[in-house]
Amino acid sequence: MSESIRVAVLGASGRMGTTTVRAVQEADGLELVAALDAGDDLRAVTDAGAQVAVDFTVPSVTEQNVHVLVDAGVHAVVGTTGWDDGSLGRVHDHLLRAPGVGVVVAPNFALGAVLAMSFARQAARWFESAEVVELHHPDKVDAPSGTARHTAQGIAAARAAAGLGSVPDATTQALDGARGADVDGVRVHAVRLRGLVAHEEILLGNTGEMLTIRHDSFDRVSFMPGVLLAVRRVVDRPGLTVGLEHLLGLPA
Ligand SMILES: NC(=O)C1=CN([C@@H]2O[C@H](COP(=O)(O)OP(=O)(O)OC[C@H]3O[C@@H](n4cnc5c(N)ncnc54)[C@H](O)[C@@H]3O)[C@@H](O)[C@H]2O)C=CC1
Ligand SMILES: O=C(O)C1=N[C@H](C(=O)O)C[C@H](O)C1
Repeated sequence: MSESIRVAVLGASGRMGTTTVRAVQEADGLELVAALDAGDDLRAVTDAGAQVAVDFTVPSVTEQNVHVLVDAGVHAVVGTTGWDDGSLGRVHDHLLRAPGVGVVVAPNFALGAVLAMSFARQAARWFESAEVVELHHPDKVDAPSGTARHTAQGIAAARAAAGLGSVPDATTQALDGARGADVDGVRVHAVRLRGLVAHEEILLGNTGEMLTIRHDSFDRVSFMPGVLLAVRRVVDRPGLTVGLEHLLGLPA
């Protein structure tokens, strides 16, 4: 029988961290060896012999955590948001000097959300207009969500590959922000509402029709199958992987 994968969780006292700790403890073939939160020394990860660390912390610390983990030869599964081309590029370059170490950064681990993004990329080329609405609990610290940003970037890339121009928009904003954020030419709107968990609507429009792709996470357990999949796969996946779609065999 193969040995269990030894797992550490960073941000273990948070909403996602507590759910992840429970999921790892209950998962076959995984062993929780460290659970750290703010103020704890990251050296506890290596002291505990962790092979994989899962990061659900805050955007301001996640990149630094990953560099420390890579230096220690610990694989990382990262759900924390706030990543951009600059931070991803630095981790990619760091991994070139750490052969065998893998890092998976995924803005969303819910299987339905990953499929929704994939469907949106597939559909994008066929529609003149595209906008993204993300809806979250009001304790979320960042906007737009990492998922909405990834979704909009995917739509924009698919539109560009198909030779589509800008989305039509004759509006002059009377108030800053009225048309949401501009992510590579795709408008992204953020709703914060008590009672919500994590939701996204992708709106695609043509004259006379609209396609709506919607995903709802009603409970944080929805992210756990994706997190556990990434933990199991990252040990054999050196280098940087951005997006769970690559582990699910979906078109990127
Ligand atoms: N990729 C995905 O599927 C998902 C990603 N997220 C993202 O995960 C992140 C965490 O979300 P929540 O759990 O809701 O936030 P939260 O605020 O409940 O938890 C964050 C935790 O990180 C801790 N923390 C802060 N600095 C730390 C440090 N230096 N070392 C260790 N722990 C530290 C905090 O004390 C807190 O316990 C956010 O960026 C969120 O957007 C959330 C849900 C799903
Ligand atoms: O903060 C959250 O809750 C979530 N954050 C991630 C994001 O910003 O995309 C994933 C999911 O939307 C929940």
